[in-house]
Amino acid sequence: MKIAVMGAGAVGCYYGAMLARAGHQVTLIGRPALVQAVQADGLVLEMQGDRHVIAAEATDDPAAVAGANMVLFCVKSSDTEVAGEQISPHLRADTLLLSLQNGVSNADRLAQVTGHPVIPAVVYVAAAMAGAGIVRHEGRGDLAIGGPGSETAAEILNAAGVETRLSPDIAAAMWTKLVVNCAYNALSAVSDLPYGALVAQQGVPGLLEDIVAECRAVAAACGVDLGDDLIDNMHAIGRAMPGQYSSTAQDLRRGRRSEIDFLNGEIVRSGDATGIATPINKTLTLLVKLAESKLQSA
Ligand SMILES: NC(=O)C1=CN([C@@H]2O[C@H](COP(=O)(O)OP(=O)(O)OC[C@H]3O[C@@H](n4cnc5c(N)ncnc54)[C@H](OP(=O)(O)O)[C@@H]3O)[C@@H](O)[C@H]2O)C=CC1
Ligand SMILES: CC(C)(CO)C(=O)C(=O)O
Repeated sequence: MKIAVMGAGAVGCYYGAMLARAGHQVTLIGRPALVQAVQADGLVLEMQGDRHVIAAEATDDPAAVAGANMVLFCVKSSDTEVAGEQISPHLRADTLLLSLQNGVSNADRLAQVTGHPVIPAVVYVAAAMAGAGIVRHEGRGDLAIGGPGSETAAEILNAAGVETRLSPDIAAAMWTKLVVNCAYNALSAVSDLPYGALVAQQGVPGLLEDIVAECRAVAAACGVDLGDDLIDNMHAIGRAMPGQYSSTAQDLRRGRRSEIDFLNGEIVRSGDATGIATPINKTLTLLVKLAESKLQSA
């Protein structure tokens, strides 16, 4: 099967590698440094202490999605519109288009710019680029997807060894992941601490619960019920990934703009729209933006 990855970074290269290993014809669409590295040396997947060199096509031309049966859309949230417009003219009517991104708005925004149905995916992986064309898998890798077309996509992904669940309520699943991101990402970024050290600080577990409570109220006002085990799930992530720095922390370390507008910032916007006060999420969003502005002016 022909599969294209739009936005070949950590997530795109990891899932692209898994699908290519399973025998699919994978084309990675990314930046020139990635393209040169993959064309020269193949795509390298570092996983559980092993190094796998995988054959994949690589290009910086978004038109390469043409003819793909499935497209994995893996750019950061702030790049959704631009990248979506670039691939839009080249999508086939029957192409399965999946958004493998954090936040709750990307799938809808991508559908809007492409006019193509989008399958939202909740991505449970820890992956990072260890160099141009080298992706390091740090943990998990399962997906939850939902909506029209998701059965076919799940079959393809599961057959390739990517554990993919069909979620009966994909909106709630995406919001649940958003709440976890709202709890940890900004705090890990502004403190530059991994989750284990973060939650060991006095007052932090209580603050995490206050963030979750604020997010839950906003979700409820948006018609999304986040269920009873949200707090337990949130604490479980911190326990399961003690050495993990949030992606927001990693963005700041690399001197890059983060996705904060689509994490705590999303809660703030939705809170404003539904009349729910979000003082903690507002503060966290601002703190990350202040840290970003300091890096950008350095
Ligand atoms: N990494 C992880 O473990 C996880 C990430 N996620 C989510 O997955 C999404 C992707 O994250 P991640 O893979 O880490 O991000 P990365 O920044 O590693 O990957 C995105 C890649 O897409 C490239 N890109 C952006 N626009 C274009 C374009 N128009 N044409 C070609 N290439 C483009 C970027 O280049 P450039 O940087 O130059 O713009 C970058 O190399 C995010 O929403 C993230 O929150 C979710 C769970 C875990
Ligand atoms: C590691 C994890 C799951 C939680 O914060 C994440 O999604 C991120 O860092 O963006």
